Amino acid sequence: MRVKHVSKEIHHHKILTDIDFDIKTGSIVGIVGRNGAGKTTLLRTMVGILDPSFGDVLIENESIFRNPQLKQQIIFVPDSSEALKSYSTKEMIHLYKQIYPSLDEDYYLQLMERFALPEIKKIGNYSKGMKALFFLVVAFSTKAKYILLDEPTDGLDVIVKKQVLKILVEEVATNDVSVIISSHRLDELEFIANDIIMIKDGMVNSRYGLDEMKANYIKAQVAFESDLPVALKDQVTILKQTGRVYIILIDKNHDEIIKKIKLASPLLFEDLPLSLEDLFVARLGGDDDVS
Ligand SMILES: Nc1ncnc2c1ncn2[C@@H]1O[C@H](COP(=O)(O)OP(=O)(O)OP(=O)(O)O)[C@@H](O)[C@H]1O
Repeated sequence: MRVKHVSKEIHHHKILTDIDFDIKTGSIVGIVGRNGAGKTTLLRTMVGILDPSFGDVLIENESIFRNPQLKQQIIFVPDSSEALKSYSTKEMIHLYKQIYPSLDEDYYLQLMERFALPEIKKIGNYSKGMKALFFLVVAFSTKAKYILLDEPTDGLDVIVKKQVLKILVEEVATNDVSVIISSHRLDELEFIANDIIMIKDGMVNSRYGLDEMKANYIKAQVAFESDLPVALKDQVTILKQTGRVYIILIDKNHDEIIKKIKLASPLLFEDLPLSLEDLFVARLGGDDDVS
């Protein structure tokens, strides 16, 4: 799938600007960004619910807007599906079968049994966790190639969360689907995603393979007799300061900066494990505003 130079304006307000990336089959891609960055709008555009003001979304080089049958290859699971709560599970499957003719009912029943989900007359009577699992079951049963999920684990207990993450990883490994997840749960994404796309103010701020990210950034704890040398302050990102101890992120000129630190005779200088959250704060933090 290719998101090709997509911009979206709503009521003359620019929400997305020139978003451009591709999604490889068989991968899990995390879309992250601060509240209001444009993640949901991007997912809704990628699935064809919203038309882009400029740009296109392509599957195998064909526009999903000019060839609407391509939308059968994409399914979007929003963070709450309140509109469908008065349907029974059977009605839902019937409805989805109209939209996704490849929906595999045997696979659906298999997944329902696996997650101990009973058929029910009103989906609204499922608990929040059951609803989340049910919509994932439906999504995977459609056999769509691209599964777009908005905050799939929001509000779920730890056990259900683990079930959700497990099914995502298994589906990608066995059925060659791609899963695109918008989430604030950076710890979970770090655990399952291959790639992370960071969105800031409606634009792609950065994109990383998680392995590449870990190789390109160094997180360290340093302390000096007095303050952090001025020459270093401008060249590193300070993640945290407690008294004289700084937790810093070094993203470029690693060797040169490490040399400078050592020359300044630090009281303490040690590597720390880097998390996606550190990178999020370094790349997307800064001001306190939410758009
Ligand atoms: N229909 C709409 N009309 C006007 N503005 C909108 C509309 N939909 C979204 N926006 C605005 O677009 C911006 C991005 O919203 P969006 O919901 O895509 O962000 P998000 O990154 O998903 O946020 P969150 O993490 O809080 O869910 C926000 O400023 C929002 O107010």
